[in-house]
Amino acid sequence: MDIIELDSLNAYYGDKKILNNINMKIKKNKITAIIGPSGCGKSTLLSVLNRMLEENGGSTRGNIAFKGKDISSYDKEEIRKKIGIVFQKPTPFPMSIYKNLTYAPIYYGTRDKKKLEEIVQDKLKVSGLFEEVKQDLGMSALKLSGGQQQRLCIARALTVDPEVLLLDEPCSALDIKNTAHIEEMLLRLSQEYTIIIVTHNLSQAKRISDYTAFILDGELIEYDETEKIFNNPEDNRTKEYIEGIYG
Ligand SMILES: Nc1ncnc2c1ncn2[C@@H]1O[C@H](COP(=O)(O)OP(=O)(O)OP(=O)(O)O)[C@@H](O)[C@H]1O
Repeated sequence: MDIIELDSLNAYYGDKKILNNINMKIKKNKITAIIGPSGCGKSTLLSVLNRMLEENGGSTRGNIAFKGKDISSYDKEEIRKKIGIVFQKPTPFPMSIYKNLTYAPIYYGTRDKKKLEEIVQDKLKVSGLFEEVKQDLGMSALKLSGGQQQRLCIARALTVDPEVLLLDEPCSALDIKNTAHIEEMLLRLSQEYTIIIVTHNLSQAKRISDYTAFILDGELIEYDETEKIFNNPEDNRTKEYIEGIYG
């Protein structure tokens, strides 16, 4: 099933066209990787999906549907809940681990202490952090390592039960071990969530994604099963990119 559909999508910053006529269907509960050289429009594409582009001063033309309904017909807050985003640099709130994870549920009205504790435990478990931090949930999240902070940020994004998780180069500031932790986590999460990940790391796209989209200069050059993109791309530009000729 397709959870997101882009139909003739164009995205602009001012008069400058950043994305050109993108047609794309994102499969539910799969991992889709977005690859392409620096500046080609990958982050812009993510920001279109949760309507952040408008806030950054951009605009779009064309259609974006989430679960068959135009994205602009949803309340903006509802979209942010359903489509979470995690950025390259871990951004824990300067408060305890516990408060990082209860912040959004409390904002959305959960008051029951037991329920909040359940959310904290559950999300720490899916993020693989529980064993590492369970002794001291009152500790400042800023004292965690970079990799732990990033896992916490993913766990935090999950506390409002999104359906889609957007990740913008979530591992680029992390070492191999922490990257492996995040990748394992994403593979686990893809059973329950739709994941769209922007990555510069082609081996990462190959390792974890089901589908890969290759973007060049704002155009979607090729979008297919990851195995096909990496083993037998249709377009010569895709082939050149994955062979490391440019980007
Ligand atoms: N807030 C903004 N205002 C104006 N132009 C912007 C803004 N954000 C991005 N751009 C421009 O949009 C184009 C695409 O940028 P984007 O960040 O989407 O690319 P990217 O593929 O994610 O790059 P990278 O891999 O380097 O992160 C670039 O030319 C960039 O300068």
